[in-house]
Amino acid sequence: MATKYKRILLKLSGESLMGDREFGIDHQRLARYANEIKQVIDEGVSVGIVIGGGNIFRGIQQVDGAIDRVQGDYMGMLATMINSMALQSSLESIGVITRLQSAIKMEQIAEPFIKRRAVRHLEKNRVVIFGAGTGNPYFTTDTAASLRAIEINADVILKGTRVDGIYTADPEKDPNAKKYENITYQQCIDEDLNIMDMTAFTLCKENELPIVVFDMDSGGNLLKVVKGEKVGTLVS
Ligand SMILES: Nc1ncnc2c1ncn2[C@@H]1O[C@H](COP(=O)(O)OP(=O)(O)OP(=O)(O)O)[C@@H](O)[C@H]1O
Ligand SMILES: O=c1ccn([C@@H]2O[C@H](COP(=O)(O)O)[C@@H](O)[C@H]2O)c(=O)[nH]1
Repeated sequence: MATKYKRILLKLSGESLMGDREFGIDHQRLARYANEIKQVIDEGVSVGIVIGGGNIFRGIQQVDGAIDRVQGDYMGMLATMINSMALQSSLESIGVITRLQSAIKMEQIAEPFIKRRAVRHLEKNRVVIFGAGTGNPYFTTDTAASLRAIEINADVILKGTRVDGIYTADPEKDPNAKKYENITYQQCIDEDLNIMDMTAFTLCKENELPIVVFDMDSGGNLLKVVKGEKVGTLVS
């Protein structure tokens, strides 16, 4: 069966990478994600990836003022590099060819982000992992994912997370929240649905880039989404 999407930008949650741990990376979870990604590579899909840093550091979490916001945000961007390197190793250990590009120069460990180079890698069926977010403070990796998806001309952003779609309210806080099957960008913005940040929704809306939010922890889900099966919530 042909896949619905030929080129995807997969956004993975840093926080989900913790598994049942309180901090850092759960290696079984990491290996599981790598295997899920390999399944879609084997279908000939071109894959770019952005991974968050919430399992290690978020700039905004510094409430006592000990670390200023901009410094904290750079620390968060570095956290995404740690996750990106871990994912790169995990993918390579199962034979997936990857390249890591960073929005902040760190030549010993990653290529600098160069859009044309990224596209060339994708054309050669290499997975490209985009680290260090947008390279700018006051943003998030959701916005970085939207930006990179537009730049590489992806057909869709697939936000793999630990909830199975977008709800009327955060389902981890409100047991009465109801799931949307389909929703518009504007509705997400108007209803302030915090599954992604508003900058990311706005960027996707302006560029007509669809988003699918789905549960990455349910085995086989990524492949199902790529094949066009009804999984998660579609934002368009
Ligand atoms: N309306 C909503 N529908 C669904 N989930 C929501 C909603 N509002 C808030 N959330 C929360 O958004 C979270 C998104 O989690 P996720 O860990 O993917 O985000 P993230 O901040 O991008 O992660 P990280 O920074 O760790 O990479 C879900 O776990 C869920 O609890
Ligand atoms: O473009 C960006 C992306 C990220 N940051 C900082 O990194 C952390 C971790 O990213 P998450 O999206 O929250 O996982 C984020 O909280 C920011 O502090 C950034 O500054 N710019």
